[in-house]
Amino acid sequence: MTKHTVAVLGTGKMGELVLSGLLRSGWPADRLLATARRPARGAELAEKYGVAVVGNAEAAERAGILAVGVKPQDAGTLLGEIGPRVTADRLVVSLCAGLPTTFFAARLPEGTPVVRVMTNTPALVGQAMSAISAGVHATAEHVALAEELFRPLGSTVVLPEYQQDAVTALSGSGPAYFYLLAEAMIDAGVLLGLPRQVAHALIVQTAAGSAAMLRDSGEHPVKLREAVTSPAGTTIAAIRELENHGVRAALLDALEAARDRAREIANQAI
Ligand SMILES: NC(=O)C1=CN([C@@H]2O[C@H](COP(=O)(O)OP(=O)(O)OC[C@H]3O[C@@H](n4cnc5c(N)ncnc54)[C@H](OP(=O)(O)O)[C@@H]3O)[C@@H](O)[C@H]2O)C=CC1
Ligand SMILES: O=C(O)[C@@H]1CCC=N1
Repeated sequence: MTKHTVAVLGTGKMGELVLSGLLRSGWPADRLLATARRPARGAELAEKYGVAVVGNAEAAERAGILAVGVKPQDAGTLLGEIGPRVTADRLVVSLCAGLPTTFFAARLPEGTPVVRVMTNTPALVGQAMSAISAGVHATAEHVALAEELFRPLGSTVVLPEYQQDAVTALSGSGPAYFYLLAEAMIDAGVLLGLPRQVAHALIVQTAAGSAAMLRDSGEHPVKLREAVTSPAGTTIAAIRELENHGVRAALLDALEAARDRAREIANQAI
């Protein structure tokens, strides 16, 4: 395990997931720092996790690894605050959607390495998908450090940075699409007369079982779907409706829109 201190700058939903994931994996609390914009949030984090909550400038001076967990729209302000305190021997890890590592490099001392990571909320249950990219000035060693930080949160993959907007559309935002699907299927159960809690239990276990099969069987999703789809049966009747309503095309459009929004965020960032 690296001997660095990790500071999470902007400890909201994702920052807290990184903090709690590291603590769960045995990372010592005295090598973690957190920063918060609101004092009440800082007090909550200190109480819940026993980590020191400090100002951004102090965190930038004390920690070897700086994980930026603010919204992309707040990153410029944060970097303005920490830029003068950072030295090029730090590693900056961006969790931000859209922002390229050049955005960070332009606001940090020359030579500061930046790694870009797109993780997702299933980190809460140790099931995140974290995609890691070497950015400006980052070496293989920096990428390995980032992998060490994100492995306790779930799976990791190393990809080139130009793929990160697509990754954001697929796995960064992905949990929301599955939750939307689950929500709609539960409502369908209610429409068909099932009590809501029964519909909920049926859909949650069906989702979990299907995900486990997808991951563990190694089979292509088409093959798994065909095994459910009996000739002249119930499943094909439902699938005809899904195709009639353009669900497949809607997903292609939706993920393209998410990718485009990531690009727009980068263009609008100041
Ligand atoms: N939510 C998700 O599923 C995912 C999000 N991301 C990315 O992660 C990042 C964080 O997102 P998320 O956790 O959802 O957002 P949150 O709003 O929950 O967290 C951001 C936190 O940063 C704090 N903050 C803002 N400015 C500062 C500052 N100058 N100093 C200290 N703290 C500050 C905010 O404080 P305050 O409470 O006052 O607003 C807030 O607590 C984003 O860049 C997003 O693109 C990536 C993958 C998935
Ligand atoms: O919606 C967003 O912008 C963030 C990034 C990926 C998931 N949530």
